[in-house]
Amino acid sequence: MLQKESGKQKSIILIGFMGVGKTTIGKALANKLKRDFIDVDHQLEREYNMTVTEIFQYHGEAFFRKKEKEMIIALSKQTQKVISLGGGAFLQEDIRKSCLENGIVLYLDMSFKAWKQRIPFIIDSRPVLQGKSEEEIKNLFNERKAIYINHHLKVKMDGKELEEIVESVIDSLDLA
Ligand SMILES: Nc1ncnc2c1ncn2[C@@H]1O[C@H](COP(=O)(O)OP(=O)(O)O)[C@@H](O)[C@H]1O
Ligand SMILES: O=C(O)C1=C[C@@H](OP(=O)(O)O)[C@@H](O)[C@H](O)C1
Ligand SMILES: [Mg+2]
Repeated sequence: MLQKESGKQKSIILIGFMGVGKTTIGKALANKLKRDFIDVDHQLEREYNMTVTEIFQYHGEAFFRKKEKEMIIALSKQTQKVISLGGGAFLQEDIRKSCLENGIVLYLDMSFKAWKQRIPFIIDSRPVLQGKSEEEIKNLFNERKAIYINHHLKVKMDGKELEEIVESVIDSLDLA
């Protein structure tokens, strides 16, 4: 069926650095579009009955990455969802490939200057950031930026309110 091939059927998959707002914006976007929302980290937390921090502590990062990969590859093939990934997921080639082939990959792009304001709100729940200096975090931010270049759509986040971001995403998705 032609409709199956159309962009309207594809799931919208949010990518970007930790704390840019993938979970928050994904949920708001799903509400507005009346689609199901899936946050991969929350789904893993439910599956293991542990926080992401606890999964890192008790099972290790390699285990988390493996489970994250299995879950995202399966989810990316589903249609008409809004799916927020964890910020490190797109480093895995298999995840990138499956998301770019099957979904509409939306990159939430924020400057480091604006992002720095988020550190106090996220540091306790993001094991990857813990124990790093600001310079180390900035290097990670820039390394990851190079990976997020692989996307279909991008929204610049600096200085925008949540509602404005959701509206601009809906405009550029052209789902009508
Ligand atoms: N548009 C926004 N303006 C201000 N704070 C925000 C905005 N979006 C998210 N936040 C806050 O930033 C933090 C990280 O948001 P979250 O959606 O969890 O990001 P991510 O899923 O990309 O890690 C949370 O404390 C959240 O409340
Ligand atoms: O960037 C990363 O490596 C991670 C990002 C987190 O998700 P958010 O991007 O939603 O914070 C979460 O998956 C885990 O803490 C690892
Ligand atoms: Mg998130």
